[in-house]
Amino acid sequence: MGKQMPETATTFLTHFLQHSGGYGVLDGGFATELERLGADLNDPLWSAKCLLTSPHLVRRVHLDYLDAGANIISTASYQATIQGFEAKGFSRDESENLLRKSVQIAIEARDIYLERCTKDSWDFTETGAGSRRPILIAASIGSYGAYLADGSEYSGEYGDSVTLETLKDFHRRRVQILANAGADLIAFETIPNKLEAQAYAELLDEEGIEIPAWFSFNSKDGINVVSGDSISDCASIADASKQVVAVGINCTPPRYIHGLILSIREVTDKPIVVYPNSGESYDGVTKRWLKSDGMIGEDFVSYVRKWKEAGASLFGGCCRTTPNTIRGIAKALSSKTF
Ligand SMILES: C[S+](C)CC[C@H](N)C(=O)O
Ligand SMILES: N[C@@H](CCS)C(=O)O
Ligand SMILES: [Zn+2]
Repeated sequence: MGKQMPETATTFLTHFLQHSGGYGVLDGGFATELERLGADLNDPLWSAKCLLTSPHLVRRVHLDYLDAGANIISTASYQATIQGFEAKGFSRDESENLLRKSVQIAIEARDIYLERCTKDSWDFTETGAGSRRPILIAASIGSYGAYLADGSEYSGEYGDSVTLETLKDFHRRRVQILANAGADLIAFETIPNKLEAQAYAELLDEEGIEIPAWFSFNSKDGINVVSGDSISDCASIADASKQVVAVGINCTPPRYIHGLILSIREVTDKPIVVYPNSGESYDGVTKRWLKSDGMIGEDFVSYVRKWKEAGASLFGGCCRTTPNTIRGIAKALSSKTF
């Protein structure tokens, strides 16, 4: 049995939401924004490659999202794994330091942003007294499928040889490092199946992780998570873990979000986080995005208020969404007519 979560951690997100008008604005697609700015992500490390080759670009993307109105930014560690760095010839120590570096860059960006706000006196809240809007850093953890670098976080089929223990062993050290690197919470993202959710829940407990986490699943039919496991079963695992302070959906076409919020709300009272992708689909072999039918891009901004009514309270974008998407979301949610 792990350590008890301190009270400050269990109420952490509730307090944050109270100070932010009842909702939080996440950032948008991180890797795909790096790509839009010129980074080449055709690599098994995908966006984590930029921690090596272009940390300045990583910092720029964080700043662009903060400028767009995000108050929760996630680190460039989605596909940063010790195993992935070691495969590139880095030592264990170097690999662990690269994980820490992803959090350091996000902290640096937050410091620069807040310093700028103080200078320009831009960003004081209405209640005033000089208090600035709180900004949280979420350490991103992509699934085992993300590490496989073949897009298999969109299938969740890991085969029979991958067990609960395999997944716990795979993620253990990375979770420990990111939890102690200065982030405010952990974002377990694009979780494709129930087994991996269970592995994360057990790891949080066994390792006595003291920062809170959210669990975010992905779906390609609006009913189940991508592996075919039921969203209710997956969300129930998140609900049962006291370290998990929010549960939701990311990297999923916008048209499925509303129904999935309703399904999640049936099994948990925890805050619901949603950050859909553009609606395009990913080809893991060519590492390219394919246009698909239905609502794409910034069109989904107009649905955000409906998603809030359905019970979600944290909103952002995933792959192929941009700072413009986040600007639109922030504007839609702050609008007085709401
Ligand atoms: C969320 S997917 C677009 C991330 C990239 C994938 N793991 C790959 O390496 O191809
Ligand atoms: N936080 C990651 C999620 C990819 S699905 C990113 O935006 O690149
Ligand atoms: Zn995504």
